[in-house]
Formats: sequence, structure tokens, C-alpha cells
Amino acid sequence: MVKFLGQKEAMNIDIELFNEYKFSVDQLMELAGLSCAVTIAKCYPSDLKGDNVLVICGPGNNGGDGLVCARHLKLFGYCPSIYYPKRTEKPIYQNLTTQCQAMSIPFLEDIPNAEALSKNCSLIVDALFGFSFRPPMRPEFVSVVDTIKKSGVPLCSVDIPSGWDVEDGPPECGGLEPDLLISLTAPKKCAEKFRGRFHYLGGRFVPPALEKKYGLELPKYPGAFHLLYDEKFFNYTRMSVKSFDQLLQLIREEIEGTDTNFRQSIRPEEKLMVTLRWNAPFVERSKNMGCIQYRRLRFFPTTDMTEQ
Ligand SMILES: NC(=O)C1=CN([C@@H]2O[C@H](COP(=O)(O)OP(=O)(O)OC[C@H]3O[C@@H](n4cnc5c(N)ncnc54)[C@H](O)[C@@H]3O)[C@@H](O)[C@H]2O)[C@@H](O)CC1
Ligand SMILES: [K+]
Repeated sequence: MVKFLGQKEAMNIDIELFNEYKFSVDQLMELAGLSCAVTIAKCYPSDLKGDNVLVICGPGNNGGDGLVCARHLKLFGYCPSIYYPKRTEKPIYQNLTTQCQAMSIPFLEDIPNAEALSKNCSLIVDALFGFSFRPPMRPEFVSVVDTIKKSGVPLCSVDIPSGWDVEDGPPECGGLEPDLLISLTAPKKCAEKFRGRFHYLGGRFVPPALEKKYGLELPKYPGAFHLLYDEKFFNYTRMSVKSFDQLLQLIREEIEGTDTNFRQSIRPEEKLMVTLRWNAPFVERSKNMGCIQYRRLRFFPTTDMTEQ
């Protein structure tokens, strides 16, 4: 089952990628930002092309992912603009800023008000804070988050919905409610509270030894894809990836076959997927007294499935 990381673990993996595996920040940021742009193009395809996308960038690496994402969105035919309220002197961010300017991506002095955003903007990319955020949010950013929320514009959050506790999720006052969440490297614990339509995993750079060390159990990226977790997943199975993983964990041993010299057995993931796909049209959900009833499904759902 794919692991949802705590804050400390996410930070340690980050350090290890740099120190042990000799990645540079630019390298990882480019892959992370590219995977965000590709995901956006997949989730909000033609109707948004040429439309305005506001990318809001924070002071850290999450903001750097946003700058990379904006550059690729422009190449994909979108019209991004960037709001980058707190810049730093570090060369990496200055270089990314220059690259965006060279692509004629406008940098806004102020964030437009909620009404203007709602009228003129088709998507907001939230790259304010990532896994290093510690609540409560400093006052200078509170109005930014409020404006995003009030605008009602569909929101894509990079790695963490900004303002959420990395482990506990949204603040009591509510917080941002992204339509799309792109977890990077591995989902963080707060992603369990995500209720939007699309949840993708990007940042395909984890070496197998690191994956093993932290027990990440990342799903396999198919072929050359940058992304995981297709939005069709729920349509096909009538459950989230997380519920699928939980169910698989419960029954894995019972349905696991043995490989022989002549043939490999069908993997438990495939067996469960085929079973669910076959049953999906007959699944009837009713939320009586907080429980879900599944018709023709022989597996007992875990309580967590009520999330869907
Ligand atoms: N493997 C990885 O770990 C990778 C991480 N990347 C990105 O890097 C992010 C983490 O980047 P960073 O560690 O630079 O940190 P963040 O970008 O999460 O944020 C750090 C900044 O936020 C500020 N901040 C923290 N708490 C705040 C609060 N309560 N109010 C206002 N400001 C606050 C800090 O002062 C600092 O300037 C990830 O979430 C991800 O988006 C990617 O670029 C590539 C790979
Ligand atoms: K974010």
C-alpha cells in the first residue's frame, strides 16, 4: 500500500535525494514542475487552452515548482501569469524567474480580487507552500489564501494544499479545497483528507533503494508516463486508490498465485482490478446510518470507503 509520508520523513527523503543520490535542486524541480503542467493539461484539457491560469508561487521550493510549471504550461498553449509575492535572492529562483520572463509570462504586482479572478481566470495553481509549511500561516499570506478561496476558481495544489498542516490536513476554519492535488515524490499524510476530483502523483525520480528504505511502495508508473492515479480509476472501480490499496492489503495473500517456470501468475493488483471493474456497474451505494452497502461485491469495504 502506497505510503503517506509524515513531514519529517518527507524532509529526510528530500535531503537524501540531494546528499546520497546527488540530484540537484534544479533537476528535481524541473521534473516536479513538468509533471504538474502535464497533469493540468490532462485534467483540464481543451476548454482551458488559451485561457488564463494564475500560478501563485511561494518563497520556497514549492514556489519553484510553480515557476517551472508556469513555463511548461505556456509551452502547452495555456496563458499563465504568475503572482510571486515574496521573492528570494537565491540564484535558482532568479534563474527560474528570468526563464519565465523570457517566455513573456507576466508577473503580477498584486493578486487580482476574487471577483476579477472568478471572471477572468480558469484555473489557479497553488504553489505557495509545500511540505516545509508549519501552521499557523503568517499574516502576509492569509489574504492571498482568502482571495483564492473566495474566487471559487478551480484550484490545483502542488504537493500540499497551502495552509494545510502537512500531516493533519485542513485548518479548522476550512482552508483551501483543491479540485486537483498533485503529490510529489509520495503523498503526504494530509492527502488522506483530500476531497477533490483528481489526485495525481508526480515527480518520477525516486531511486528503488530509496523507495525500499522508506517503504514507499509507489505504484508503478506505466511506460513513459510522468503521472500516476488516473481520474478514470474511480469510475472503473467505484473507489479511491487509497481504498483500493487497503482492500488489496486485506485480501492479497488469499488471491496471490505462484509463478512457475512456464508462466507468471496474474498479479493480485490485476485480479482485484478486473473483479472491481466487472462489479462496478452493479455497485449500489447507500449511505444508511453512515455505512455503505455494496451489491454483488463480495469484499467488505473498510470504513474509509465512506469518503467516496
Ligand atoms: N523530493 C522532494 O522532496 C522535492 C520537493 N520539491 C518541492 O519542494 C517543496 C518543499 O520545499 P521547501 O522545503 O523549500 O519548503 P516550502 O516550499 O514548503 O516552504 C518553505 C517556505 O515557506 C515558509 N513558511 C513555512 N511556514 C510558514 C508559515 N506558517 N507562514 C508563512 N510562511 C511559511 C518558510 O519560511 C519558507 O520560506 C515540496 O513540497 C515540493 O513542492 C520539488 O521541487 C522537487 C522534489
Ligand atoms: K502548495
